[in-house]
Amino acid sequence: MTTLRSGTSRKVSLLSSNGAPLLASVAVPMQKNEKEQVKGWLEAMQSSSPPRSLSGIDDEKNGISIKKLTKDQYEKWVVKHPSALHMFETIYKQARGKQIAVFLDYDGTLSPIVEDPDCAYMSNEMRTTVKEVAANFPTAIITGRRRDKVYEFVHLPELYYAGSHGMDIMGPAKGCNGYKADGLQAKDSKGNEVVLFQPASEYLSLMDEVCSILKERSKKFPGARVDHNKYCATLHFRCVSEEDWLALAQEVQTLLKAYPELTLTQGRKVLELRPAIEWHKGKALEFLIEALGLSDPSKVFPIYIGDDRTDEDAFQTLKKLGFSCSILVSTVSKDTCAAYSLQDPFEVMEFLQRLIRMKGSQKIYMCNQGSIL
Ligand SMILES: O=P(O)(O)OC[C@H]1O[C@H](O[C@H]2O[C@H](CO)[C@@H](O)[C@H](O)[C@H]2O)[C@H](O)[C@@H](O)[C@@H]1O
Repeated sequence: MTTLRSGTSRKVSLLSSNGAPLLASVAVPMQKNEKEQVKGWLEAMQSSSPPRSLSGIDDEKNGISIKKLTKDQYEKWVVKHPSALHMFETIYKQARGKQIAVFLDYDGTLSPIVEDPDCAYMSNEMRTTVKEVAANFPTAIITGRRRDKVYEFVHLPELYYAGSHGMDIMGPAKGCNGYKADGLQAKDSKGNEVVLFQPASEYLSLMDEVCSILKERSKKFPGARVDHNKYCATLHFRCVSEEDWLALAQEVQTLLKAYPELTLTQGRKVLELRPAIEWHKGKALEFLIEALGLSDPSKVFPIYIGDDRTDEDAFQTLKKLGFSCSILVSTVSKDTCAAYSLQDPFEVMEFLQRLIRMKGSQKIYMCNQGSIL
């Protein structure tokens, strides 16, 4: 049996003779700075799904400060990130003459946030809308969920899918020269050549291991749940009593120390462990833009819609590209790189339907002008 030492040379976890971490963790009292780190994670996680209140007075539970937001704050924020519905004409004008491509997050964007992640269904109306979007524009889903799980919900073979925060992409083979060498060739359900791009594939067995340890260690916390999102272990806090949050997050901290090849990210009431590689939703977006043959800024107008912290990487990518439209789905003010906002999946659906109608009216105009479409 070996002992793993952290950067501060403190014993944190036991390893077996073959170097694999054992399920039992050593109970060590949390040092002050370690506690502060965990509190920081929880505060960041909390700020992804902040509660609304009339007073806006911040709360403190178990030493974790909870930022409360008011309608007033939202109204000031929305001036800086105006509604994409109110700005629709402007957005459409920017896109005029360019190929629009649509990139969508899943949870909180196409489906409402619910307590049970297995019940985060999208409505049939939303599915029909997304299907029509895909009939008019190249369309992809970029999600933290595992790719097969999100496909179960969306069930539209005409889309491209990037699961595990972009670490598991099934995309078109055409035009992705920069990445092709790493990709596996495959065929989609329509027989088209596609590329499977999994930049963290060597982490697969490690992620299996980490997910089972996390599942085991979180068992003692009622309401805790772990999603094995293939290249990401997602620990849910939504149904866990706030009294237990600190201790549950400490389990993540212990695990993170034992697996320095992983990194931590926060989302809506989730902490996630994923391979510490330079890859995220923003990189997946770049990959898809190139793979779809859409990298000429004078010809293309990408639109990305998402609701969570992990979508900020994609918003930043679009900001760098310049020619684009980024939309955060939120009913509260949040720090964001997105230019526009929408309040909820209903507004997302309305925005997408307007895109389809606009494209339809353009087609009629072009036909009347005798242009070949
Ligand atoms: O990138 P996304 O498509 O937004 O996926 C991120 C996570 O989504 C799911 O969790 C979130 O939605 C749940 C259902 O509404 C909600 O209960 C949870 O609090 C949210 O964080 C999914 O379960 C996670 O595995 C994804 O990482």
